[in-house]
Amino acid sequence: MTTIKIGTRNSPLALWQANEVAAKLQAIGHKTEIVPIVSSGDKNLTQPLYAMGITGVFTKDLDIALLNKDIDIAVHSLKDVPTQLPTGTQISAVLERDYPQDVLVRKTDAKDKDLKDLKIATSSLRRRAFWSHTFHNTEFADIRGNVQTRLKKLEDGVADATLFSLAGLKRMELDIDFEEVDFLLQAPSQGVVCIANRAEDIDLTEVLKQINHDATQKCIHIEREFLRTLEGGCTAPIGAHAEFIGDKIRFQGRLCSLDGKDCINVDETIDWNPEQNFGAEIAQQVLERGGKDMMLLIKSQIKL
Ligand SMILES: NCc1[nH]cc(CCC(=O)O)c1CC(=O)O
Repeated sequence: MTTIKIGTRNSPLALWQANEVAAKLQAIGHKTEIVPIVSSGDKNLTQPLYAMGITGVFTKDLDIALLNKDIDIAVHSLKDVPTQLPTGTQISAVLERDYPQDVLVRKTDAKDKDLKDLKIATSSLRRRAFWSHTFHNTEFADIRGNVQTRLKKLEDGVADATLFSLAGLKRMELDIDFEEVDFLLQAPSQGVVCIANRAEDIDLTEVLKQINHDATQKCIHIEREFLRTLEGGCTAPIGAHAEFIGDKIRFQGRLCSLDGKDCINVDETIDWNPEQNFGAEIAQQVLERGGKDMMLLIKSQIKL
């Protein structure tokens, strides 16, 4: 049997995710090899993502390696994968989502401050806008890099606190205090590891389907269709979360202006119906409720 070459970025988080996929493939009898690929997202840490003017900054180099056949599969954090996939590639499996939410981590000497008084280090448009919606006069600082780098920058004094995906923190097994921030709806497909491969590799696609987590896949389908329909290729403050509650799916979605002042929210519980593109339908409603103008304004403000 041939060995499956698993392409990954070489950050600690990405390697953890690639090893998780390797373990799942080995458990069903396949040989694997981890192939770390250096991505431009690692090298260009001086600018916020939106200012780099490109989508897929974290995934671009793995996409190239996949299409070059240097690797057989690419393991990504799905929230970093643009809704428009490179031609000839597909997402054939997702792993079960463990932690969907964002959490707050404070600098040691900012433990007693009120949430409203915290200076927050985050370069995410979504986190800034959603945080500002709740706490109007918040000051922000830019911060880039992996989880470990960001924690170091926080203790160095860049701000009082920062926001992380809990999935990322848990995977790094860092023993640090965090607070739940329920008002901060997470990014579409946050906390989900996905596996991309070449569409022409039919046998490998069948193998990957065996490790796919069906309920997670249904939820991220809705979240990503919501994102795809809203964004039109533009990075914006968009949150989405779908989860099974019994045999129903609860979907929460949010689009905010960059300053967080205007927000459109949706919260609906539905039956799963493979014939219905629920994510796209609900996004269409958001667009009609003023979302279209909001997206045009956001696009002009971040000058893509
Ligand atoms: N954009 C960076 C990124 N991409 C994926 C994760 C963590 C894993 C995940 O949430 O899926 C993170 C870190 C973070 O947002 O704190």
